[in-house]
Amino acid sequence: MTTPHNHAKPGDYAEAVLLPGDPLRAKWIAETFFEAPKLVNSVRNCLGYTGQWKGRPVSVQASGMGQPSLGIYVHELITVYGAKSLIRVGTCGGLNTDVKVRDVILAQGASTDSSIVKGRFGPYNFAPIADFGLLRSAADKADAKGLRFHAGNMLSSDIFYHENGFEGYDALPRHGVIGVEMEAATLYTLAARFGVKALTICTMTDCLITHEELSAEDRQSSLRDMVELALDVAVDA
Ligand SMILES: O=P(O)(O)O[C@H]1O[C@H](CO)[C@@H](O)[C@H]1O
Ligand SMILES: O=c1cc[nH]c(=O)[nH]1
Repeated sequence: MTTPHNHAKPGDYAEAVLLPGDPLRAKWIAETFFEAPKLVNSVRNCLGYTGQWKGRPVSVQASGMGQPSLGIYVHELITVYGAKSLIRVGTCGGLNTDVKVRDVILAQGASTDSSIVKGRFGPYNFAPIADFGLLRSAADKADAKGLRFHAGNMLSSDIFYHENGFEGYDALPRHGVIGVEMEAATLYTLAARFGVKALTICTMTDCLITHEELSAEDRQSSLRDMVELALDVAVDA
């Protein structure tokens, strides 16, 4: 085993890696979109695959849920496996009624309640941001594909079941935060720390204001556009 969480060998991952939270989404992405997918990691069933998209190498590695879990996989992908472009492909909740279920959010920045990010910066409030080149590429490609998308500030929360529901997010929606997920801030912070590129792309699956949500069956199919967009961005990075 190369790390406690990954038995892939150095060289098994491409430089561009997609990061879904869900291991079964990683399997679905590899089996649905990759040419010649090869399983490279199955430790803890947190699956990782390498293959090709449009003839170019790409990998997918499940991150698990939350910043502690994503932090482990991303740290190892960068420092052990040489990942250079990391693109999270996630689901998120909506904090703004202009964002409709199935819309794609490009997380330009990632606000957070996590002590994992705060703890690194002493008195400073670090602003975790996406790589501008990946963000621009994703916005251009989403435009060309005619996707409904929004670029803006995401919340990466350590809490899924907020005690006070939408009200628990307090001033954030009033300051332009449009969605909530659980990983982007640590992805962006680690990418900054190690000088690599990162972007988070999410599909909005449940609106915390209107309570509109995608059914479990609709989720997978509604993620196709986001995954194809992320793959196009990844292999161009
Ligand atoms: O669908 P994924 O990528 O797992 O992302 C979202 O879904 C999980 C919570 O249900 C968290 O990981 C959150 O960030
Ligand atoms: O983290 C998440 C993901 C989807 N929906 C939410 O409300 N939160």
